[in-house]
Amino acid sequence: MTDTTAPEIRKGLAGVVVDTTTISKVNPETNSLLYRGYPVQELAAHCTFEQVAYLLWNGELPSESELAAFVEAEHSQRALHPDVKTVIDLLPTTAHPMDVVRTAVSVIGAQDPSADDASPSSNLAKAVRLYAALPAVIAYDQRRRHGLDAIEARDDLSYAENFLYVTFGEVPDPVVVKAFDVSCILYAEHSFNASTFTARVVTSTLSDLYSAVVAAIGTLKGPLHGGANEAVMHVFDEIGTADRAEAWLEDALASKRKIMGFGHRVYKNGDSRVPTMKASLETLVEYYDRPEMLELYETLEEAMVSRKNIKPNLDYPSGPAYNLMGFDTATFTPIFVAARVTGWTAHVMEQLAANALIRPLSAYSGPEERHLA
Ligand SMILES: CC(=O)SCCNC(=O)CCNC(=O)[C@H](O)C(C)(C)COP(=O)(O)OP(=O)(O)OC[C@H]1O[C@@H](n2cnc3c(N)ncnc32)[C@H](O)[C@@H]1OP(=O)(O)O
Ligand SMILES: O=C([O-])CC(=O)C(=O)O
Repeated sequence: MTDTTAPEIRKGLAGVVVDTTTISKVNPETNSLLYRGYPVQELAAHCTFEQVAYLLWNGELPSESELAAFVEAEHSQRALHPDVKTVIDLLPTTAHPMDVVRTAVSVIGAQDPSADDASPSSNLAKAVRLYAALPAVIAYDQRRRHGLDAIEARDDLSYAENFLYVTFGEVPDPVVVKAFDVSCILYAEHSFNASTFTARVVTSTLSDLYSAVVAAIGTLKGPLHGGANEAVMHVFDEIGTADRAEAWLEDALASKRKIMGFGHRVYKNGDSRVPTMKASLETLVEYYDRPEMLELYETLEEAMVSRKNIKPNLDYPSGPAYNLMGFDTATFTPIFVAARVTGWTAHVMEQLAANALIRPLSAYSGPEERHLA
């Protein structure tokens, strides 16, 4: 007999609305994404990542003087702190870069005497500190894996230019800088995704912002979430060339593999950010003269749509784009961290402003009560 008193269980919280947010609106019906009301495509076309970060935290785009003050604060905190470098050097170069970034955020948090000050001004300062500090951490970790030293940040460069400069030792062509900046804008925020929700759960216990970001990094690492941009590149490497894509897909689906970079919990008819990132990928393919990358991309996409009617998510174009820029595959998800730290910390502040402990219920399905004797 069916138990009519049994609670409805929504596995994975699918379709459950747990709170309101003013930060972004994901609308799968119209395939749109708004940051504080602005379509992300317009922001990607007309703004820099610096302006978008400011918007996410403050609710409005900055005036010229507000932007100048914000950029100054970011520039002054770009350097790789010697203690952070020392701790990174203690980690094996075989450590996953996501583990290195997670550890670096822990160190930065432990160094901060106001880590537990949850006032909005202190939390905003912490958010800007992490946003400013992460490029140097991520770049240094990639460089040390190649036996290279850290490069000192330059404060005459934009966020994107400096990120690429401290990674590769030179500022690339503006086409590459723009594609990187666009990827950061698109990755910055996406409502109650798993890592942001994690940050909100941690914050809801009145823990500190750094702890929320450390936990969010752990959540983003998984291949069903941010780890997919790295996994997409492994798929491309495994397939090799476009002519092998269809056969590869048949085998992968037959063995019940999830195809990385495809599908989404909220968008069921395509990810609103993909056309913008794909356009950036196309500019990179042209700039680096690598048409075979786009051929593989499109062949696998067409095969997946015709076999399963499942469309790509943002990680699908981002993976090959970062590959063309010269990033190690293992660095892709840390770049997602650098961008998403803006959204995560905006949510930390929003959660605190109207906090309720996040603590759902479960339906017990273990043994009936029993006793030792
Ligand atoms: C920036 C981001 O984090 S975007 C997400 C990045 N993650 C990935 O790209 C990983 C690959 N994708 C997936 O695993 C899924 O699409 C997820 C986790 C993103 C979304 O999953 P859910 O909303 O839980 O959908 P769910 O897994 O139930 O999929 C529904 C059906 O589509 C299938 N499906 C969904 N995505 C895929 C995929 N990528 N490859 C193969 N089949 C898929 C499922 O097997 C399932 O089929 P079934 O009904 O026959 O069992
Ligand atoms: O919204 C999600 O579930 C995952 C995602 O696309 C993101 O975090 O950018």
